[in-house]
Amino acid sequence: SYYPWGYDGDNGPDQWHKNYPIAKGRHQSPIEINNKEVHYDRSLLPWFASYDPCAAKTILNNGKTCRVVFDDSFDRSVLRGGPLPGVYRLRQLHFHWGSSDDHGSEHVVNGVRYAGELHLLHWNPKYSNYLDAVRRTDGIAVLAIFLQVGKTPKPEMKRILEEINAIKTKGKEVPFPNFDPSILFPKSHDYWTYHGSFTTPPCEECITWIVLREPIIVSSDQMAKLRSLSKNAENEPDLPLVDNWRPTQPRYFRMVSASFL
Ligand SMILES: NS(=O)(=O)c1ccc(C(=O)N2CCCN(Cc3ccccc3)CC2)cc1
Ligand SMILES: [Zn+2]
Repeated sequence: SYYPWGYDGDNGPDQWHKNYPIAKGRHQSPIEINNKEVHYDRSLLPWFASYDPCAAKTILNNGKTCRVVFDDSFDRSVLRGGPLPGVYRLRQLHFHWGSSDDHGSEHVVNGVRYAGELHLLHWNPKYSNYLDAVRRTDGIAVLAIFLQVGKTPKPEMKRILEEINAIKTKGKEVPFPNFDPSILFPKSHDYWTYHGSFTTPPCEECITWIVLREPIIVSSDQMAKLRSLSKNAENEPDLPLVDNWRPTQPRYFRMVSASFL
C-alpha cells in the first residue's frame, strides 16, 4: 500500500521509517563523505559508461523530481568497471536540489553541501528485472554527480532544462529522444564508492553508490529552472518542487573507498 511520503513536516525523512522500516537500517543513503574516514583502494578499477543516445525515451515530473527514462529492455546503455562485478543497465536519471544555491545535494563531502545532485540509476541484468534487482544487495548501481553553481555552466545541461517548461506540473511527461547522458560527466572519473540504499522510500539497501569527486558546473539560473517545477498537478495549487533531498544517514560500520589518492 502506498503512503504519501515527502520531504517536509509530518511526512518528511524522519517519519519515513513508520511506513518503511528499512529507512532505519544500517546501510542507508546518503552519507557524509569525510577524507579522514575514506580508504584509498588501489585495486578499484576505472568505471566506463557506454550509453546509446537512442535509448532515451521521455522526461517527466513525478512530483518528487525531474526524471529522464531510458529503454532498459536489453544491454543497450550500460555502466561497467569501477566496483561493479559486471555491466549494469541504465534505467533512469533524476535530480535532487535545494530551495537556494547553498544546499540541495544528498551526499555531503567534508561538510560541503552542493546545490544539487544528479543520479544515474542502473540495474544488474543478472536478475530477471528491475523489481527483482531492488531486492538484492548487488542489484543497483547509482552514479552520483554533484551540481555546483558557477559562472561557466556546462552547456550540456541546457537540453534537459529546456524541457522543464513542458513538464512543469506533476504527471507531465514528454518525449526526450536522442540524449546521451555521458555528455554531463565531469572531466575526472575519480570516485568514492560504498554500499547503501535508495534515498527515498522504500529505502531498499541494494545500491552500490559511485559518487564522483568532481562536480559539474551549472548556473544559478539553471538551478532556478529546476526550482520552477511544481510538486502538484496542473489543476492543483502551484507548490514549488524544491528541497527534495534526504539528510545524511549514519555510516555505522561501512567503509567508503576512494579510487584516488
Ligand atoms: N535517489 S535514488 O536513491 O537514486 C532513487 C532512485 C530511484 C527511486 C525510485 O524511482 N523509486 C520509486 C520506485 C522504485 N523503487 C524500488 C521499488 C520498490 C518497491 C517495488 C518496486 C520497486 C525505488 C524508489 C528513488 C530514489
Ligand atoms: Zn536520487
